[in-house]
Amino acid sequence: MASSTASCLRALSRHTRVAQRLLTKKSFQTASYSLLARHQSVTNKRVLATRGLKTLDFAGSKEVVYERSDWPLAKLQNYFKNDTLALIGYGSQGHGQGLNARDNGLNVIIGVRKDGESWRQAIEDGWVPGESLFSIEEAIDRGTIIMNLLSDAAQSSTWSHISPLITKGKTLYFSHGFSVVYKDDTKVIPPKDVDVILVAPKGSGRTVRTLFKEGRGINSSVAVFQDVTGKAMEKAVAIGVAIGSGYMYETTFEKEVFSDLTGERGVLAAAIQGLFCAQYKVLRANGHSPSEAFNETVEEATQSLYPLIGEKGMDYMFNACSTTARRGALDWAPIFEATNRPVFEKLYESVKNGTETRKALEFNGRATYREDLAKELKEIDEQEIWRVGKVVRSLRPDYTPEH
Ligand SMILES: NC(=O)C1=CN([C@@H]2O[C@H](COP(=O)(O)OP(=O)(O)OC[C@H]3O[C@@H](n4cnc5c(N)ncnc54)[C@H](OP(=O)(O)O)[C@@H]3O)[C@@H](O)[C@H]2O)C=CC1
Ligand SMILES: CC(=O)[C@](C)(O)C(=O)O
Ligand SMILES: [Mg+2]
Ligand SMILES: [Mg+2]
Repeated sequence: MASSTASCLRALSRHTRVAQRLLTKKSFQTASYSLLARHQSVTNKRVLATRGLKTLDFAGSKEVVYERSDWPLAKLQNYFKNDTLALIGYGSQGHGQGLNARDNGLNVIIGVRKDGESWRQAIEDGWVPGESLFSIEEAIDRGTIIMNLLSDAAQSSTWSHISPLITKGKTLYFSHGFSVVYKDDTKVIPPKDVDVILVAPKGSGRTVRTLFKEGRGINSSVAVFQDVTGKAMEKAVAIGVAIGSGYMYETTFEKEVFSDLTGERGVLAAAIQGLFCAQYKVLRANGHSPSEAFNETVEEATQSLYPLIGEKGMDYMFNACSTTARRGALDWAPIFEATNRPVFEKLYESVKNGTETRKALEFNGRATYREDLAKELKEIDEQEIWRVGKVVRSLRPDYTPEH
């Protein structure tokens, strides 16, 4: 063990030296930096795997993690050689997960309602009607692993129709705990004789795809709701790798949906829009120009400071700011936390008691769900802050016109 660890460390320094030599050539600089990072991360991982460290310490809590490196492509393809992955639904996740699994060499088919928007998009992405693109019913019939990626509302409204098609021997997969956990509202009760598993990418389906194409991976959670074969967790992890996950952490269906609904209604999407608007409006009300208010609120956040948090953490971002900013950030962070914590408590309760679920089911279950959402999203697009944003983005030296 000690000698193999030592040999991995030797390999790390060898890779590092090679990459550093390349760095001296200016034209290779960017490519070489990523080469260096890739060699280092591969070699570091090998050290971990050699030690058999799959239970990691997350700031004092021990958690089991599953990594892509344990599933080389040949092993993955062999594992699924007798399977057909039938992806039902082709929204953001259907697109990302389906294309990644297809690129990984697995047998993937898509099932969506014929002649809808998703049918059109699937054809655009190279799925062929009658070969790899079918009606929902036919795809379920042909599939062994049924990946239910319809909208959460559609999972509920179609359930009575599709559940008899999910017969013994098939596997039922979700990317959200929603349908199964809120069964009193959704009426989704899986058949007793199939494995029921979940892999929930912690990011947009668009990023599931772009990270995969860059050779990177989205972090996902993984869970088992029902294990009939005794192989449910192994299968879930393998599918997680197939769809492009980098690493997976364990959860339950309930924990996944409670945290997911809280996150998207909180910091990930709703809270950030609320905070941006509040600050922008105060600056504007005090006579600041749109340029100043937008740059000081959104542009600097997304283009300069937030990427630093992603790279190396909050203290790194604070440290990259002036001592004046650091003093103010340290003083004001606890005030924002105290003010917002009760809002997050209220939000979590609204998730837990099913209020958020019932709203989503009612709204997105309407025949006009696409137009209704588009209308409200247009109102956001028309807010002064986001109209200003368009002009600011157009002034970036690397600007290319938006869609
Ligand atoms: N968006 C994301 O990035 C993430 C989503 N998830 C989860 O993944 C799952 C899929 O979400 P997402 O990819 O966003 O998809 P959407 O919520 O955007 O749903 C789109 C799909 O649902 C279909 N659909 C909607 N209504 C009906 C209906 N009445 N009958 C048949 N099909 C219908 C659409 O088909 P059509 O075009 O024909 O209307 C389309 O294929 C959900 O469980 C979601 O919570 C998990 C992680 C992140
Ligand atoms: C992208 C994601 O994970 C979300 C925000 O939870 C979702 O789209 O449902
Ligand atoms: Mg999510
Ligand atoms: Mg979500």
